Order: sequence, then C-alpha cells, then structure tokens
Amino acid sequence: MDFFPVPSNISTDFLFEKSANYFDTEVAPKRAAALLPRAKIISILINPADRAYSWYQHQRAHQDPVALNHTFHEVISAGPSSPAALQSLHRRCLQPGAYSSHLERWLHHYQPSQLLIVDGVQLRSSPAQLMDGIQKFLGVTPYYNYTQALTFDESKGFWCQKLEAGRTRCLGKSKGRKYPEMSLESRVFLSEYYREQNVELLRMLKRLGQPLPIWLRDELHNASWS
Ligand SMILES: Nc1ncnc2c1ncn2[C@@H]1O[C@H](COP(=O)(O)OS(=O)(=O)O)[C@@H](OP(=O)(O)O)[C@H]1O
Repeated sequence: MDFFPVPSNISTDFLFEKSANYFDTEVAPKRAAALLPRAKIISILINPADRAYSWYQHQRAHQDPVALNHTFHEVISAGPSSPAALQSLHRRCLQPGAYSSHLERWLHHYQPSQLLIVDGVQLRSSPAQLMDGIQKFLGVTPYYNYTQALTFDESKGFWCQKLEAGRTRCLGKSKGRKYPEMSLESRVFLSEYYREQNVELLRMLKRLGQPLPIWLRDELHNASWS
C-alpha cells in the first residue's frame, strides 16, 4: 500500500495507475473494486495476436532465455509436453488476449458505465482525438486540447510530447520498439486461436454500446473470408 500516494481531497485531481500485467488475473477485479469501488477502468485493446507478439518481443528485449531460444511460432504453438518454462511464456503470450473473458470478470465488480474500451491502434495513430473521448469519460474539466501538445516524431515513429524550441519528448526505449513483422504463419494461427474470443468481444461491446475497435472489425471480416 505504500506504493500508492495519499488520495487528494481536491475533486479536480485525478490519480492514475497503469499496468498490463494484472488485467487477466482472477483476483484483480475483486481486489480493485474492494479498494476503489468508484474507479474508472480504461482498457486499451489491440489485436490479441499483436499483443502476444509485442509481449514476446518485450521478453526478448529483457533477455528472457526462453524467448531468445525459441521463435514466436514455437512459443505460441507449444503443447502440454513442452518444457515448463516454454509453457509459461506460451501462457503469458496468449492468456491476456482472451479479452472478453477478462472484461466479463471486471464487469462482475464494476458498472458498465465505469468501463471504457479504447482502440489501441487508434490511440497510436490519432492520440489527440482519442484523448477527447477519454477526457469526456473521466469528466475532466477544463477540456485540454491534445492537438497542440503532441507532434509526430519521424525517428521514433510515434506521437510524442511537443516541448519548447522544437524539441520533443517521446516514451522511453522500452515503448514502441522496432522489430520484424509477425510471420504470416503465426498471424493465421492466432487469428484462428482468438476467433471465438474476438466474436465474444464484438457481442460484448455491442451489448455495452461501446464503439468497436477498427482492428476487431478487420479481424472478424478477414476471418469470415478464410
Ligand atoms: N506514442 C507512443 N510511443 C510509444 N509506444 C506507443 C505509443 N503509442 C502506442 N504505443 C504502443 O504501446 C506499446 C507499449 O504499451 P504498454 O506500455 O502499455 O505496454 S506495457 O504495459 O508496458 O506492457 C508499444 O508496443 P510495442 O510496439 O510492441 O513496443 C507501442 O506499440
């Protein structure tokens, strides 16, 4: 608990906490709701296949020997007779991407009005526009126009914070790494692997009246032709 700052009594203060690593755990929604019942939850979703690949690349960048010694395809297709360490990486790549199952668990403890689903692809390509919806969801006033605060940095290949004198501040080296594209074989494998979960996510978002991420429409459209 020492990790958390003392909550402010000023109603215009917002406290944020972000982590991808507990989103899919069994206990997190129950514990979060017990501690912060009025919290707002923002879930940034990219195609679960890309999420799995990003995690694999993250582990390679952190010198995880299993990720360094196995191709992505070996990791995602590892079976129950594989070594325990390979199975563990397999799970950490694939399990969090079962978005609809995990979100249903959060919705057992939070009202739908407390949850916002954000398209991670749009957040990457048009962050300023996305921030409008996020501010509305959070009830932030006065409204802040992010268009003036962000600039596209060609060398980073991402939107970054605009500083004075033409300088920019981008996210650190561990965010937005450059790595080779996923193989078509893995893309096809994961498209099939996540198909049911993605269909469930589509149903859930329609039920909740939340906008559908573009990647989800594309994924299910492509799947229907294969
Ligand atoms: N502006 C900007 N700069 C850098 N990176 C950006 C940006 N917008 C989105 N992204 C994407 O964010 C991905 C990392 O997300 P997270 O920080 O949430 O990952 S994690 O929680 O730390 O695992 C990271 O994933 P990778 O590309 O796999 O590194 C980026 O694609």
